[in-house]
Amino acid sequence: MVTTHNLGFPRIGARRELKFGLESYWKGQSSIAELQQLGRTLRQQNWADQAALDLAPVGDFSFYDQVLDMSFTLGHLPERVRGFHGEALDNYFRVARGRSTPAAEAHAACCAGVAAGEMTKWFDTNYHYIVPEFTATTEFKLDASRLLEQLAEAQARGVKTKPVIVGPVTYLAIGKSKDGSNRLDLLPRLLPVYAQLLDTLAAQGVEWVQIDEPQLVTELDADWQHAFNTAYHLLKTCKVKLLLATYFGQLQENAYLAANLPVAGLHVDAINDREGVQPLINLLPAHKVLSLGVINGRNIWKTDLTATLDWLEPLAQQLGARLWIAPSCSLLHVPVDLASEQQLDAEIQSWLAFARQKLDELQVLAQALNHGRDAVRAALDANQAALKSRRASPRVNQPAVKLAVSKITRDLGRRESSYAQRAPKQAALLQLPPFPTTTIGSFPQTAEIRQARSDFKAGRLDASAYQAVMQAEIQRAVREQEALGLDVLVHGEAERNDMVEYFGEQLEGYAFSQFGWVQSYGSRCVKPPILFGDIRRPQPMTVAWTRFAQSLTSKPMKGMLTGPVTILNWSFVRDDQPRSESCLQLALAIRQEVLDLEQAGVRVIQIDEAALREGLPLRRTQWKTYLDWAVESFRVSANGVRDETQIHTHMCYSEFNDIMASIAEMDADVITIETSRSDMELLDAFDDFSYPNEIGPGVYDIHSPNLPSEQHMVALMKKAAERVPAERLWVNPDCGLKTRQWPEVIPALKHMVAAAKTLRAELA
Ligand SMILES: CN1c2c(nc(N)[nH]c2=O)NC[C@@H]1CNc1ccc(C(=O)N[C@@H](CCC(=O)N[C@@H](CCC(=O)N[C@@H](CCC(=O)O)C(=O)O)C(=O)O)C(=O)O)cc1
Ligand SMILES: N[C@@H](CCS)C(=O)O
Ligand SMILES: [Zn+2]
Repeated sequence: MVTTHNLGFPRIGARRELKFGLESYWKGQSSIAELQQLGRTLRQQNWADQAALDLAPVGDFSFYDQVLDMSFTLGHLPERVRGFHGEALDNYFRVARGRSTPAAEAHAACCAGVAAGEMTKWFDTNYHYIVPEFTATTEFKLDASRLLEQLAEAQARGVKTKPVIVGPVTYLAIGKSKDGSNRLDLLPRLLPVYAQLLDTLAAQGVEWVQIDEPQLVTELDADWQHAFNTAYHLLKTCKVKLLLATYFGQLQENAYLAANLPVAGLHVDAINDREGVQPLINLLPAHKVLSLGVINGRNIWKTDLTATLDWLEPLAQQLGARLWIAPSCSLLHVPVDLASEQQLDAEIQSWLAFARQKLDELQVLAQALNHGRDAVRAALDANQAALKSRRASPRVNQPAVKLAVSKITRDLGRRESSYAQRAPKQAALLQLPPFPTTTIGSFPQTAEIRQARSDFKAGRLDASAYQAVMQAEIQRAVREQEALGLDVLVHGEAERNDMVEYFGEQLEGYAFSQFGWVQSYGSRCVKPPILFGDIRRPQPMTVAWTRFAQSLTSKPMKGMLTGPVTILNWSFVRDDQPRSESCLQLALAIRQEVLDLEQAGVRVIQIDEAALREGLPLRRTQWKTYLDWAVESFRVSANGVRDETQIHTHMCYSEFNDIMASIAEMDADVITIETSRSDMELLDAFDDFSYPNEIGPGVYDIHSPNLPSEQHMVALMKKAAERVPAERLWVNPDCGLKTRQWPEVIPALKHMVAAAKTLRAELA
């Protein structure tokens, strides 16, 4: 008999209950007891949803982030939050958010505010975790209370559980050394705490523990390979069975290592690495369980159950009871329930599966494997009918779009002239001062803006009233920027629910959900639009708003678009054609928008590629192929403009060094980037490569509630000027300001504009 299990379930709730509960608690509008109760309710709901599984996860629920949970379990708190006198959960939020909750304010005198932990992307997903901070003196001390509490809840409910933890090697690998020490030196100190944790779980009656080691799908040098051996040889004496879980990619050269670690079972991602499964079985010792992730945990299409069974049945014969099946990874990365959707086109809805539906699919597979396909004939037939309808749908395939992509030549992505030739033309037209100031696009998305959009969507506000509210917001943003004395203005993106979903809503070939929320970080969620068919832009998407904004000012107004690679990477995309093909289709649509903006007199156009770096394959050997089509897509979207039109791009992350050449090939006139937290170190990469165009190194860390001082920003820019000629530098924040409040933004930008003036006086 095959065993079914799940690696993790979304914890935000089908109606984002956790988001609202957290934000209410953070605002002091509800108590810690109410928040804890909400946590229990959500966990109970999640276990109810997973009742049919042989093993359901426990410990996957988190009030903010599972990596931060692991840090607390390991007693590994940043120095700056130790000795906090209030509730442990408040201290947890201090690390996550860098500020106190009202409840923790009682301790303001003894436990003042702290810097937030750094956030970064969880492998190649759009989920952000809080980065563990290591130094040579880092110590660990077990605190299993959270896990034991959740375990007891599950056991009381009669759930057949499998606690989930981040494995020790991945935990070290995804953290950062703060003092240049080698994180691997901490392994001997870390492993005894893991051993103690596993034995504590065993004492509570746990048989299996899922220990997540996605680091195994990346290229590992000898030291990290050795760390895997050391870790699991030490943990093998623990009294639980370990299911070592890998996901998001292929084991490749790590297959031998993974197969032979002394654990009871191995989970692999059979969506990303189906070809690797049979060779892995040949390597796997005969006593080990092999869990195959056969349902895609990263996308929302129905699984082809018949094809999956065609592939699985011989493996089931071969492995017998050693075969487990599951989604490929935690379902954290997909929305909760397709059944919530009331407005999705019925045909498209019939092609989809969210978390709850994916578990139903898993059940059908298990039934078919355990009792024969006839036991689930109706479900299999319905599944085949849905897939057939998707394949044959004329809405998916638009020959004219495919033809347009096939006609793309390299020249389409080339500017008329080199940067050196076009820069003086742009300067003459724009008449900007040295160290020009600008912002990245969005201004605060206030509760009023969100409410107006919600009312509009619900029919409580008509289109002209909605337009009036948005125009008033744009007017406010323009007035504020003029008062601040910024040089290149933005309209503020009030009308956008999200920088990707907004475009998805307007492009043909996209569908969008009402409740398809996925956690991005903490309480913040995104609703990735669903790219189901060939992409066409029926009409301009941003021109009217930009034209309106430009009409309010004589300063240059930046057109604001999201680039094709970012739209692709932050959407649920079709799996019936290569990503590169979908990306080029998006590139053609954005190109039309760029040309329409130019035609409307917009002289500066920013095309955000915030997710270009995140989309890099986890293995370096696959980088070139990705970068080739990603950069080409950007170039196609951006570079059809005249010399006089200035193209900006923005990337809000700081690890560029490895891909600098590709960034330069995009040939944007100006790139704005995150650098303030890294103290301008990032610019070393630009310096080494002699990045030829203009750069706006972000000087205002928008993720922090702290007010940046003028002196700090001047100092950062002076560091920048040591690496990049002053005449090619811009002054701007790190990223958009949508998550901040106006009272924070105004003083910060005042300081930024003052910093630019000082720089002009001293350096220009
Ligand atoms: C730059 N970032 C982005 C990423 N991915 C994206 N797809 N988009 C991004 O901008 N990845 C990396 C980072 C992640 N950063 C963020 C930052 C902020 C958010 C965020 O604030 N998300 C919002 C949801 C935004 C949204 O789509 N809002 C909608 C719906 C609003 C709503 O809930 N309305 C209510 C009623 C009104 C109310 O009571 O508030 C309703 O309809 O019931 C909109 O504006 O229309 C969030 O709230 O989490 C995400 C990622
Ligand atoms: N233009 C967007 C970019 C975010 S990465 C914004 O300002 O929010
Ligand atoms: Zn950004």
